[in-house]
Amino acid sequence: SRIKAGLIWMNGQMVPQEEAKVSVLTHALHYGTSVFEGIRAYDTPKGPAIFRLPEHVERLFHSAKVLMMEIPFTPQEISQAIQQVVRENGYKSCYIRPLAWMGAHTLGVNPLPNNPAEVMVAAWEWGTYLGDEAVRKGARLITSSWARFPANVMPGKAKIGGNYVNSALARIEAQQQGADEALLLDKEGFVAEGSGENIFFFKGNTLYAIEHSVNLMGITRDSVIAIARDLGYEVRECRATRDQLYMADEVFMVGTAAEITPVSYLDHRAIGKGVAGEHTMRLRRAYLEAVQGQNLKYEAWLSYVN
Ligand SMILES: Cc1[nH+]cc(COP(=O)(O)O)c(CN[C@@H](CCC(=O)O)C(=O)O)c1O
Repeated sequence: SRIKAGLIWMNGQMVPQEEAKVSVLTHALHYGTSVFEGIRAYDTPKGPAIFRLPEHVERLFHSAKVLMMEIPFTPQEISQAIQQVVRENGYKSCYIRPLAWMGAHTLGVNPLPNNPAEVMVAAWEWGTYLGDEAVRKGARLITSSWARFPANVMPGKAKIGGNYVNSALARIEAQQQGADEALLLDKEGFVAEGSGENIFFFKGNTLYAIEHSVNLMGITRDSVIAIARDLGYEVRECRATRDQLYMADEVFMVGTAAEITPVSYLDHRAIGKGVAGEHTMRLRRAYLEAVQGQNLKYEAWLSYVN
């Protein structure tokens, strides 16, 4: 594997990456019946700290509940495991991937006989998601021909492995068209989210956050709304159409992996001046100060690893 994950926490034990294996008869491998989280740890003046750990662990258990999956560990045990993986690998800043999945007891479509689920936590050092170049130039997005699934088709508030085939198809399409990322609309054609990010846009000094609707309730989105209000911006949650994004002064997308990534083009139309927006870059700086423990106003969001 090209991923250097080192020591992995697996069902309560720390095992080297090459020993962290599952059966090919694993239910989740066949049917996408897994739940996961994307979490980041950042180096801070007081050592590595995990950003908004409780919220991520809570969402992991929410996702499991949606799938009627039994995770045989408490939220506290999972939180401890996450901190242990960062500490024992000696990472300063890294991306952390907890995963719980339906094992290899049966291969009928109904996953429930595979409870209790198996659980692992892996972490690896991961730089800026779309690359520093994309951040400065802003990412180029195209609207995907794949729509975000309606709420009665897939539970988009849960991070379920199977949900990400929708994201994968959109991401393949975008990158094959030379774009950095895909924008997905909902079934009525309103803006939903990116394949792995929530969407914001500025019109003048007002910041608009796309309402939750069918989208994942992003933790970064929640953090950015709080930081923007602290910086004095008016923030509104709204439903928006793709041409509202075309006419916006700035557009950006947020997520644990993506952090705050400016969008400079959507469907080959320049957003504003066709480069990262000024308010966006100001928000990005404030966000990175918060996650790196340089603004102690947000220290409650940090879980120090040591
Ligand atoms: C569909 C989707 N929408 C919004 C977000 C932003 O959520 P949050 O991280 O809580 O702010 C993510 C996170 N995507 C994760 C997985 C990315 C990937 O697998 O690649 C992430 O950003 O870690 C999504 O997958």
